Amino acid sequence: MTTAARYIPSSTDIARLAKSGARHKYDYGHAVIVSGPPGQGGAARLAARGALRVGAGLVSVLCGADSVAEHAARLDAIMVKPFAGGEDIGRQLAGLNPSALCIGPNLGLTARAGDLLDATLSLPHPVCLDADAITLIAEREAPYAGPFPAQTIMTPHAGELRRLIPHRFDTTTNRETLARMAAERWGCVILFKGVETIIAHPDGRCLTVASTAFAHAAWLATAGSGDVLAGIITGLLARGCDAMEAGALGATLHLLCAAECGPGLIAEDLPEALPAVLRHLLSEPDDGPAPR
Ligand SMILES: NC(=O)C1=CN([C@@H]2O[C@H](COP(=O)(O)OP(=O)(O)OC[C@H]3O[C@@H](n4cnc5c(N)ncnc54)[C@H](O)[C@@H]3O)[C@@H](O)[C@H]2O)[C@@H](O)CC1
Ligand SMILES: Nc1ncnc2c1ncn2[C@@H]1O[C@H](COP(=O)(O)OP(=O)(O)O)[C@@H](O)[C@H]1O
Repeated sequence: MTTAARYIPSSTDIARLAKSGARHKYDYGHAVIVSGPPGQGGAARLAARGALRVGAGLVSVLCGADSVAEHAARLDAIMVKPFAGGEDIGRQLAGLNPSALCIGPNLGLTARAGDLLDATLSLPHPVCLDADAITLIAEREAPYAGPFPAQTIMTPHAGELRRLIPHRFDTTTNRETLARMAAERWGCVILFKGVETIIAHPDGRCLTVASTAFAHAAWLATAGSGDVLAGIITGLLARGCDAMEAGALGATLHLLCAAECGPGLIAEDLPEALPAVLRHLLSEPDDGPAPR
């Protein structure tokens, strides 16, 4: 049975995306994206770009010292922050003063990745758990004891959701029911990705974002598009949205970016489509720069 409400952003939701007046970058939050190992940082960069384009005031990629050259060669506005070996990673993360964190895109499934995940979850900050972070949480020998930070959102695709609730997944076919079960099991917001994206809260709230309402949504079936979504959600968390709002609004913006890009889109295009999407949503004239 489907009881979730179809999410349509309200004027208040859209107004949250604006930047105006005398506020400065720190007022829009600091999104920190935890990177995977050297040579595998592309997914973190895609997420970072999504977070920056959706309006986080600052975005940093946290990486090992051996990944700095790779990231620095590809990032300008996004800061590259190496963590020092030997020092407590949680303290180093806290020292960055994050407003929200994202961990998982191409993080890997190594012991080192597990340490980074533990350090991230030791902080109270809002966090988006994607990709390998979800797999680690689901499949580690010592199950995660939780609770997660208050504003935690996990963003599984079907393969990852199966790992989170394996027994339920094999006996239940309704996607909304599965998302609700995972939210209840893990005690955090679950954003179950797919043609219909379902955002379920452990308190029973549930929203859907149907891609059928958006042109060219099927072009999101491309490597890295989920990494961009994780970044958009993290940027919204950094800007002060709660996990449910960030998920629903983030999924909607992601689909609007696909509609804006059209056929041929690749993941790199999605963050670059956000200015046009935001301009339309915020109803600014797009016929050239305003007169001085
Ligand atoms: N540019 C990059 O660096 C990219 C890195 N990526 C990273 O690659 C790692 C593996 O990601 P994968 O997404 O391949 O995950 P996994 O390798 O963890 O899971 C894929 C498995 O799940 C199954 N599955 C079932 N339903 C699925 C669905 N709806 N969507 C996807 N798979 C489904 C697939 O058949 C496959 O067996 C992650 O760390 C991810 O972040 C990918 O995001 C692609 C882009
Ligand atoms: N056929 C489709 N129609 C609509 N959206 C899709 C379709 N295929 C994938 N998506 C969306 O694209 C994204 C893919 O994310 P994910 O599977 O994590 O990919 P990746 O790991 O490569 O980044 C999700 O947001 C999903 O909802």
